[in-house]
This record gives sequence, structure tokens and C-alpha cells, in this order.
Amino acid sequence: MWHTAAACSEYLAQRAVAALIEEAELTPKPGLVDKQNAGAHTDLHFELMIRSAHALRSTFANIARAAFQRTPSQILREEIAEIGRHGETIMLEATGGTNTHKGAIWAVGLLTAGAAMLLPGASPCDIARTAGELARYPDRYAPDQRTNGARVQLRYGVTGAKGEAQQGFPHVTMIALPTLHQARKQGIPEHLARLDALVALIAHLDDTCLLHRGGMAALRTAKEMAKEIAALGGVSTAAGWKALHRLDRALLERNASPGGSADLLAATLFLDRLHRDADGLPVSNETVAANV
Ligand SMILES: CC(C)(COP(=O)(O)OP(=O)(O)OC[C@H]1O[C@@H](n2cnc3c(N)ncnc32)[C@H](O)[C@@H]1O)[C@@H](O)C(=O)NCCC(=O)NCCS
Ligand SMILES: Nc1ncnc2c1ncn2[C@@H]1O[C@H](COP(=O)(O)OP(=O)(O)OP(=O)(O)O)[C@@H](O)[C@H]1O
Repeated sequence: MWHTAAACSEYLAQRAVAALIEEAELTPKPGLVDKQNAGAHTDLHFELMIRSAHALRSTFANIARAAFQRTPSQILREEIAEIGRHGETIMLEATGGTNTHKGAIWAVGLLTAGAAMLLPGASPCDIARTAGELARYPDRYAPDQRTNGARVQLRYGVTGAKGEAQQGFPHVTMIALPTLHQARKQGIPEHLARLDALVALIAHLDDTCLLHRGGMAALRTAKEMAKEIAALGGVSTAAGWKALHRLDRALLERNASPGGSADLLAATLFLDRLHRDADGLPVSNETVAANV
């Protein structure tokens, strides 16, 4: 736990990078980069995700230092936005121009700010609410970019990564975290509990990555197939495990990838870890990315 800006920044940056690495390491993820393959991505691979995660450490550290013990405000929003945009440049330099973690910088970056504004031990819901409050201030210096997300938001009327943050990350606090906790309670092994949390996100999120690559048909298919996995009892059942592989194949056939759900899984693992640290709960022995 932290008492100074320096300690807060070091701790939160370590946990943020660990969350990105744990998301990448989780295998097998449908359509996404994992330890086995690059999913639907031709310009991404596992080592690139790990390199990118490490390169972003200073970004998360700078966000935490800037937000330490402050309250959400227009000025803080714009300071964090500048650090986040610089983080995207660092990511692109580290990866030779590939977008590995744009959505993750946004979601985990805002949650890092949320945690740094509050006292150590704040609940995941309070952190997400505070991050949402910050995200609702407009960023007057944001460049007017026609991003993939902006294009499909206009076309399909979804609110994307920005909406999720501005609402206080409801898919993280009301869907992914409860699914993760429920699966653990049932004694489901940690990596399967995390896959259940990812499946729950895919079942509910309007993911602009899926929309951009595969249109409304891909988003609907992904949601329906993910709901079916949950209805079968999750990935720890034989039928759920088979259905997870069917979802993977369906996404690959459509060249589609649930990148937004992957980002929110990283956000979920980040908040879960802060909560477990505060409660003095042991880190699962299946957690492999603790030493970054
Ligand atoms: C809001 C962001 C993500 C841009 O969003 P936009 O939809 O325009 O862009 P783009 O399609 O390029 O990227 C969005 C990414 O978000 C993720 N995503 C997609 N759908 C969702 C969703 N429903 N919920 C959460 N994340 C999602 C995906 O990984 C996707 O790649 C962000 O890059 C941004 O505006 N950054 C500015 C810097 C800033 O303010 N930073 C502050 C925090 S660090
Ligand atoms: N394990 C992962 N595999 C793939 N994408 C991930 C993973 N984890 C997070 N993501 C998110 O998915 C996004 C990358 O998806 P995608 O390549 O579809 O985006 P894009 O660069 O906007 O699109 P395109 O490559 O089609 O032009 C990143 O912003 C990243 O945050």
C-alpha cells in the first residue's frame, strides 16, 4: 500500500502492467492473441503484447503520479489525456507501429487514475465510479480522428470504449468481476474462472473491435455463442469448453476479434488484484505475471 505519490505510482504501474500481461497470457482466448496463437490478428503476436505491456509502465506510473490524491476535474482529465496519448506513441514505437493496447491504455489508464485519486483499499466500484467521473469531462485537446471505433459508433449507434468509461465501467463491475468471484467460489481453477469472466464480457459488450472487423453479424454471433457457453455452465464443463472452441472458430472465420472484451478483462484483473492486495488475500499460484 502507498502513502506517497512515488509509492502509489510504482505500485499501480506494476499492477497495471501485470494485468495486461495476465490478459495476454490467458489461453485459449477466442479470436484474441494468446500463448498459443495470434487469433484473428495478422499484425499481432504474443511477444509483441508482452513488449508493449512493459513499455507502458511509465505511462501508468505518470498517470498515477498526476492523479495522486486529487479529485476529478477538467484539468486532471486533460493532463491524463495527454499522458494517455503519449502512451499510445510509446506503444507504437515499442511495436513498430502496431496497435497492441490502445483500448487497454484507455481503460486501465483511467482506472489507474481512479485508484490514485482515492485512498489505498478503495473498492473496485468506487475506483470505477471515480474513473468514470473523470472520463465524463470533455478533453478539449483531443484530435478529431476518424478511428475505427468512431466510424462504427456512428454507423451502429453504440457508445464504445468512451461510453463504457463514462458510465463507470459497468461491464467490469456488474458482469466480469461478479462472474470471476462466483467462479472462484465454486472452486473453478483460476485460469478457467478468468475465461468465464472474458466469456461474460463477450456475451454483453458492444465491442467496436468486433463491429469494425465483422459488422453487426459478427457482434451478434459472438454474443449469442458466448451466452451459450455460460448457459452450458461455463468453460469448466466439457460442453462449455467445446462451445468455447466453436466460438473461436466462428470468430476466425469472420476475421473478428473481441479486443474490447480483452481490454475490459485486463481492467477486471487490475481491480481484482488491488482488492485482493488490500484484503491481504494470497495471489493465486496460477498467476504467472506477478513479477514484472
Ligand atoms: C477512447 C479511445 C479508446 C478511443 O476510442 P475509439 O473508439 O475512438 O478508438 P479505437 O477504435 O481506435 O479504439 C477503441 C478500443 O477500445 C476497445 N473497445 C472497443 N469497444 C469497447 C467497449 N464497448 N468498451 C470498452 N472498450 C472497447 C477496443 O480495444 C478498441 O480497439 C482512446 O484511445 C482515446 O480517446 N484516447 C485519448 C487519450 C485519453 O484521453 N486518455 C485518457 C486515459 S489514459
Ligand atoms: N490479447 C489481445 N488480442 C487482441 N487484441 C487485444 C488483446 N488485448 C487487448 N486487445 C485490444 O484490441 C485492440 C486491437 O484490435 P484491432 O487490431 O482489431 O484494432 P485496430 O488496430 O483498431 O483494427 P485493425 O487492426 O483491424 O485496423 C487493441 O486496442 C487492444 O487494446
